[in-house]
Amino acid sequence: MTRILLTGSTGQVGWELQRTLMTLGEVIAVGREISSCGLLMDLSQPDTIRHVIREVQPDLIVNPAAYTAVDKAESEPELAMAVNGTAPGVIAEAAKQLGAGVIHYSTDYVFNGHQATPYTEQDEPEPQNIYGKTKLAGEKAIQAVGVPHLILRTSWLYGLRGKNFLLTMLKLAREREELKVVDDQVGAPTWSRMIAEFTAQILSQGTQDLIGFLNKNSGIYHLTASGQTSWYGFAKAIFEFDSKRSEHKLKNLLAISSQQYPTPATRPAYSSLDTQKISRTFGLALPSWQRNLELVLGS
Ligand SMILES: NC(=O)C1=CN([C@@H]2O[C@H](COP(=O)(O)OP(=O)(O)OC[C@H]3O[C@@H](n4cnc5c(N)ncnc54)[C@H](O)[C@@H]3O)[C@@H](O)[C@H]2O)C=CC1
Repeated sequence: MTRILLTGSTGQVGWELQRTLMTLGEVIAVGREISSCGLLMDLSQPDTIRHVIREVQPDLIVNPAAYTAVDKAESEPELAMAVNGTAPGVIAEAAKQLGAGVIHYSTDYVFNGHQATPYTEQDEPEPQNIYGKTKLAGEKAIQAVGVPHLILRTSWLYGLRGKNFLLTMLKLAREREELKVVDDQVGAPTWSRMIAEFTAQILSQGTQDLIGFLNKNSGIYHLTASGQTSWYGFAKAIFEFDSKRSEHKLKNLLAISSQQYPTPATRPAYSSLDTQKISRTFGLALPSWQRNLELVLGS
């Protein structure tokens, strides 16, 4: 049976992966807290990474864990780099020694946002903030090791668990009559469960020879819902689709510019990702972001 070591299982994607990966093998979930199997893996502590991988002897390591606080990363660059930039390389090294494969997640924030059409995997990254720089360093670290891997870049994740834009908007709509939301950053809101389901769907295509499959397909792939919108457009759709609309106090949703809502980290103005490569390679039909949202709010 395939042994799958999963990090970040308390996070948005990791939580969903715990369920979807179960169909592919035995999932051993580890994190910063001591797990039920007595293991602790803190990505800012390389020794704990090596120790856990040695103990578990996985066939596959799936790493959705990350330092994801985009604004806080500006004031904690060393910790963000340790978790997002250095740890993926340590994971990849340890996996290579064992003959295991790696699935890793990255972000649309590796791009500068100057384009007006979706970024492909060939486009040159140029991150505008510390978080994006550290995530790019993580991608490069994995690639440099040359372990069989998939790096899945996604964007604007949300779901009914964790800390995300959807839950913030739903909470604020019950508390406030007026909300101002940024309308000049464009991307693709993506449901965390969709990422986990497609990850499992891709891996299920390689169950006969997982390492051969990952070797053949190693590389970076863009994986998001299809279509694009602004944060304002996303907020508007959230309020329209919410089945509990009657509980909202909200009367006015106002579109503002990023200049009117300054944040410590600069965000790319445009970060839509072109998903043709992943759709073609693995035969995936990616749903629209609106379809994703309807499913989440209808559940
Ligand atoms: N949240 C978003 O909007 C986006 C996220 N991504 C990427 O997708 C992946 C999944 O993101 P989410 O599920 O939203 O993240 P999340 O913030 O919901 O969860 C992160 C997980 O990482 C774990 N973690 C953090 N620091 C750790 C450490 N030092 N040692 C061990 N575990 C640690 C946390 O405990 C948590 O389980 C990440 O690689 C992230 O960079 C990409 C684009 C957008």
